[in-house]
Amino acid sequence: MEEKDLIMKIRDLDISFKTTAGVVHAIRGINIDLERGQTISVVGESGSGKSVTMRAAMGILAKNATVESGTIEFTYKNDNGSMETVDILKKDKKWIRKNINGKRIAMVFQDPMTSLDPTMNIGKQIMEGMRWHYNTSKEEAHKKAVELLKEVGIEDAEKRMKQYPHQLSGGMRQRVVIAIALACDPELLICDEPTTALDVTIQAKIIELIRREQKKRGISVIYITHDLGVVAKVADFVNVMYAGKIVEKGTVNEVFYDPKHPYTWGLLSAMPDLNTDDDRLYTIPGSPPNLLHEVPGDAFAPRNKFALVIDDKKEPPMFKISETHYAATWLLDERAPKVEMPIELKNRLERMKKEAERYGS
Ligand SMILES: Nc1ncnc2c1ncn2[C@@H]1O[C@H](COP(=O)(O)OP(=O)(O)OP(=O)(O)O)[C@@H](O)[C@H]1O
Repeated sequence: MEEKDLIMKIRDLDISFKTTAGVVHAIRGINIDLERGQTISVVGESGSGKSVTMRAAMGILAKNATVESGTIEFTYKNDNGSMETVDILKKDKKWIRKNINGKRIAMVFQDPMTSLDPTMNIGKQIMEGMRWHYNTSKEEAHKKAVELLKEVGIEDAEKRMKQYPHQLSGGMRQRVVIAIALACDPELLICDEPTTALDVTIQAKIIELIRREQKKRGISVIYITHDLGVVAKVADFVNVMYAGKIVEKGTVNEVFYDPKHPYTWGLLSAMPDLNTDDDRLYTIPGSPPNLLHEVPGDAFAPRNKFALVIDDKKEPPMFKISETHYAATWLLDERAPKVEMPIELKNRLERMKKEAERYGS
């Protein structure tokens, strides 16, 4: 089989947090592949472990975190121009700060106001990374910052350089965050709910901007989101997370139009249908398990109306559906009863698929 050109390879990642209430087992064995130039997405409800996984990938885990096991291999072009692979989890904070954060992996967070420094003008914030990582001269960094502002769609760039975050609209602030993220020519961009805090009309523009920059620069992108509408527009590959595990993964087509895990059915049903004004078909009942306690069997079973007896006893393995599509549900075992996704969801997905084909997206 042809070797994939992986920029990031996460294997058996297992992370827990020490808290006053006990040990929270937040990430329970995760594998993720990211090919160079590809866009993948990590989706799941709040608390499923999306942010912790990405923080681990950036080497910025909280102090009370313990990596119980796993590797996060990152392959990048080093300062001598040759390709090098490191395990991010084995590198110390100082090395990560110098070589990874903002230089080779950059992040765009949900709320631009928290990622921007309110006391520093826009220009300085864009120039900072170039000055620190590459020793770029002031003049050169200034020139590049102005170009970047233009590139991300900000007019009057020279004037904006001297302004402060509060003088900009939410959409413009997120454009500035993207300019900062791109300033050091990263190879990987991690976007954590990059549009959630923004107006719907602005959301589409920001997504389009990220997509355009990705194509132009050939960078890889990881989107963390609970908005499946965004995922459908941007991602090549989707990882669905639940209670610290990946429970389904596949290409966007596979996970969106042929989902196999009842949790994915729930997420897709809970999505508001913007095109038909339909409300949510269904909301997943109950709440995720408390990860302070070990979860026996399938963590989703208590919320799953299709759960089988075995779900309470034994954790399902990842069943293979195609070369790229996998799901961890006992429903895929050959001995399981035949259970199809709810008919309303099936109809909705067929309608969405037709629309997507019609619009050529
Ligand atoms: N520093 C920490 N100390 C203790 N528990 C933590 C810490 N950081 C995260 N957790 C726990 O880890 C689990 C996963 O959290 P995470 O933030 O990754 O979820 P998420 O899927 O990104 O959710 P959201 O969509 O709300 O950001 C949660 O149970 C959370 O409470």
